[in-house]
Amino acid sequence: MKLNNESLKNKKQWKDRGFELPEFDREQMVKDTRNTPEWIHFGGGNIFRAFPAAVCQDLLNRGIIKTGIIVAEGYDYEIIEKSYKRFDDLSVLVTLKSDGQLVKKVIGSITESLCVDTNNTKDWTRLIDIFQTPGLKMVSFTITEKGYSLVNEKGKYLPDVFNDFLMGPNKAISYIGKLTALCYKRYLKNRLPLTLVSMDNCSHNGTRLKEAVTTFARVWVENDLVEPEFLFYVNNEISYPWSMIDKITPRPAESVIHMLESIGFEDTTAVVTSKNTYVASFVNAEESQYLIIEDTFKNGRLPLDQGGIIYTDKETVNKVEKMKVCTCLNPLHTALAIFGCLLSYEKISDEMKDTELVALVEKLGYVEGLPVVTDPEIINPKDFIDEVVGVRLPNPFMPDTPQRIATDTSQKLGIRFGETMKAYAANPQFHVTDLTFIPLVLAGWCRYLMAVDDNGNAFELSPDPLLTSLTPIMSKISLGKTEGVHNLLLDILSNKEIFGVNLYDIGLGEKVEGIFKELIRDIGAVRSTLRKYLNT
Ligand SMILES: NC(=O)c1ccc[n+]([C@@H]2O[C@H](COP(=O)([O-])OP(=O)(O)OC[C@H]3O[C@@H](n4cnc5c(N)ncnc54)[C@H](O)[C@@H]3O)[C@@H](O)[C@H]2O)c1
Ligand SMILES: O=P(O)(O)OC[C@@H](O)[C@@H](O)[C@H](O)[C@H](O)CO
Repeated sequence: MKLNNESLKNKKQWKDRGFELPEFDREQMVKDTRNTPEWIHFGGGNIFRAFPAAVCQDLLNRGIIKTGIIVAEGYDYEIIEKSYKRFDDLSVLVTLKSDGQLVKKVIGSITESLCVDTNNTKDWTRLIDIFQTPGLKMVSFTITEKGYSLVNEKGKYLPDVFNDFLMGPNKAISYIGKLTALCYKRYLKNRLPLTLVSMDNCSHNGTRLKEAVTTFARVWVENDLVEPEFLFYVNNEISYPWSMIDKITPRPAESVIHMLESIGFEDTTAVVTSKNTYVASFVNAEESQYLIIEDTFKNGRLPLDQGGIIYTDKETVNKVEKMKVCTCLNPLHTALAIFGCLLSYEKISDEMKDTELVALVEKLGYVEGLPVVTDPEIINPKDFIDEVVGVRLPNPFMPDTPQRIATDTSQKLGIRFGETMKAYAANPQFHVTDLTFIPLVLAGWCRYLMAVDDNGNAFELSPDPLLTSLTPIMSKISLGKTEGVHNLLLDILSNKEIFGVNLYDIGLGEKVEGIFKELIRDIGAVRSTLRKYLNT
């Protein structure tokens, strides 16, 4: 049984094997979306297919909306070929419930898949056409935190960005350059408003996106490449709501491949693209999901609230995001990623059987995080963290790995831990130097960067843009030798870009150094240091 339009005509074979199918007339829906697109999504990775695309399908099934989603990929074009076109833009969503139930759905809400590439005339022309459609309501994004950055780690514009600043919208090659060029096409055609919604895990994601797009518009105006009114347009006619998205979506997993193969599904090959995206015909994810979006839509709003997505004000999004990204979920994830790699784990749920690691996430969440969380009211923080620690992370059916979560850790520490450290430093009721478990994780990250596990064996670090500058420093340190640690760690621990704060300025630099020295004392020192600090 293959995943394509032809095979779906035989509904019985799918239903007999327990798959839920699209319940709408997909051919008609594809036509309607082609003529009057309302939603285009940038970043065709796993979370998009597991969450927004599934919500869209639900609304189509219930007749609440009539159009689907066009997916656009501007970074890793292999994704389009290998996980969309090959399967007629269909995908399978496998939901792994914590009681062991598997729900299998064929998702048919995606109508077209396009490469955002100015050299691909066919797709680029179609993208211009979509951006110029008056009824386009939402452009959404899951392009990782790196996707919004115009500069490298030294604060210098990336070469593609610099090129686009000089060349203007028609020849853009950088991600945000291409996006801004498409907005410019809309401006030229009808100046109608639009809404760009970042759904990435970065704080104030809408502002990140706005800053990136308006920087392009401003520089193009300064370089006489576009009219000055375009800058006004991107600032005033386009809105960039903040959002918080939450659904643990691991990479396509072997266990799910076996399950699908055992029921006769043939299209199970999972590939890693040359840009390191893990793709397959299917995605696997947990059941829990939250998507909260600031309600500042400029050109009408899709009724996603009827599919469980919450529209609310900016302040509430801010509170929910801080709760999830800075305190109740992502910091715990990063702690499990770092120590999971050091202690040779390959599954998050296995880590949640480890006494020290369970104690660590509980201390990070309940003891150090929760006191500085402002209750967003639409979700109770204590209930949220209870679900994370008690149900979501230990779900044995979720094939999530510390190695996936360890990807780009240098980009995430500032938001995942820096905000809490800042909150402690700013509040006279707290003493930032009382923090122990956050410094333990930060020291653990430095230990992780040595790429040697707690048994003394080398392991492969997950991709991270700062590895090229950090690993040469950490390779000068070896187990059992603590002299020179201060000088080597000084540049790293004082880097505000990484931690959101200079750790020495707030009084935590020396503490992190001290714990790091304990972690490198010998083989087994990671485990013994965890035991010491967690009193286990
Ligand atoms: N997977 C999850 O559990 C999860 C949950 C909530 C939020 N998110 C957010 O969604 C993002 C994507 O997650 P995913 O599971 O889809 O990952 P994925 O690896 O499956 O897909 C990554 C997507 O980002 C694009 N991308 C990667 N680097 C880029 C760059 N430098 N510039 C532009 N685009 C780039 C890829 O082309 C791809 O479309 C995460 O970084 C996170 O911010 C993920
Ligand atoms: O997606 P990232 O790379 O920002 O972080 C890895 C995980 O912590 C993250 O994907 C979580 O699974 C997600 O934030 C849960 O909603």
